[in-house]
Amino acid sequence: MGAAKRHLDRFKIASKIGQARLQGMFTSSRLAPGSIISESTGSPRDQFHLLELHRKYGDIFTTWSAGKLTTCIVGHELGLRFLTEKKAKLRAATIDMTPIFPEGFLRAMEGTTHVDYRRMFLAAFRAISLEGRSSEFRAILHGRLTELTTGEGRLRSQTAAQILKQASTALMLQLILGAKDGSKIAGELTDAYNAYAPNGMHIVITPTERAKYERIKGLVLNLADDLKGSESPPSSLLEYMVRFQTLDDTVVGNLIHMTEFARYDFHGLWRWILLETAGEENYLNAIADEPDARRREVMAKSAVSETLRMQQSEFILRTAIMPIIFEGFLIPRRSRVRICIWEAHRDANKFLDPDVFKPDRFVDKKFSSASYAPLGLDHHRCLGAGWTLQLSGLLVEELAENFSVKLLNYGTVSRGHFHYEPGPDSQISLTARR
Ligand code: HEM
Repeated sequence: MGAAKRHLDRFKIASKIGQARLQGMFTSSRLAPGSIISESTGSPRDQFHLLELHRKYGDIFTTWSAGKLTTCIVGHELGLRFLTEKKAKLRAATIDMTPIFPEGFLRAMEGTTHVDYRRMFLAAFRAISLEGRSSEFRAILHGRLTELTTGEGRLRSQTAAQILKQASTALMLQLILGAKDGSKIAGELTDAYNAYAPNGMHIVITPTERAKYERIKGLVLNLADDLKGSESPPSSLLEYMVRFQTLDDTVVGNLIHMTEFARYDFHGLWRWILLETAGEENYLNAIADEPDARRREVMAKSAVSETLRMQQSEFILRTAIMPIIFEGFLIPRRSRVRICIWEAHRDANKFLDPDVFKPDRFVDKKFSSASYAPLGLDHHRCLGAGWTLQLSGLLVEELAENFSVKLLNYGTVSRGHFHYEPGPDSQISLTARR
């Protein structure tokens, strides 16, 4: 990290602390205790960095994260109380899409606009039943996983990532946009998405990205036109929206980006599932040997829930749009609030041996949202929660029943574009079961 960046960070931190002092004087409050140093200073941060600050400073502490003054809150009950009590003073910290489509992301909406669009999307998710479609989805997963059993580089972490992304892309194109795997339109959309967001979404949308978005939109509107005459029950979110005439520019924009976020998040989760279950050969064998299909599903979903707890859930991020006082501490205007989901999932009072991956942890035990909430806490809770468990459960069942999975090297966890991910040195061997 260059000296110029360090100077800039120091300047930004000093100016934010100055503003916080001023707001503190007006509100007779102060920042929560903590450590406000730039990422460019001191030792590199790892997955456990905030957990260490939490142990040192308590459930509410201040830090400097991703170039922003950030108040961290650890504990789901405390987090939910904060989100509920301060709802009117918060906005989701996410990309502003209003330059491209009118109301922007559902995640960024508030008030009646959010209520109306969320209701529309909820109805669409409810109408698209995954029931009875397991073999269709398993065929997609099976085909892609088989590619990981041969060829040069099949053990490489990056190869696994690419193949899992192909699988998640195929499934999301089918379920969200109705583009059947292997069809011409699915191929065109895959190319268009890979050009638009090759490794997750851009934070700022430039005219170049806008043009790439318009290419996807053109393809999606063609698909929508083709669906107009269809009379069978809708099999994708797009088809539902066409059928119920709720397809406006905001819905189209959200469907397009939901596909992008979902394919990205799924492939991230699936990389972790592959890595974590590879070390649990006995558990995979137990799933394969289980005669009761319902029980097999529960066991597979438990491994998914445990992977979400251990690895894929990170945080809920909000921006304070005005000064907030919470538990006596000041959260300055335009600063960030991070509800630390991952850290709370490592609480030994809530989870026995919290740092150990126990794939059966969720088999016969339910955890309330006060302990476990990988998919959101408040009115922005994940709409794809059911799909996440269902489709990832199918991935685990597919691995257990049709493949032999061996962990060659767990590797070192690394910081990816948006999330922590399996390190480039992690190695898993996948072979087809005879
Ligand atoms: C690994 C899988 C996934 C994870 C970990 C995840 C996580 C989350 C979290 C934590 C939130 C709450 C964000 C907030 O409060 O700011 C959220 C919201 C959301 N998720 Fe997911 N998600 C996943 C998969 C999906 C899928 C597959 C879809 C759709 C196909 C989806 C659609 C959404 C939408 C639309 C919202 C915003 C809802 C609203 O604002 O009302 N997610 N997700």
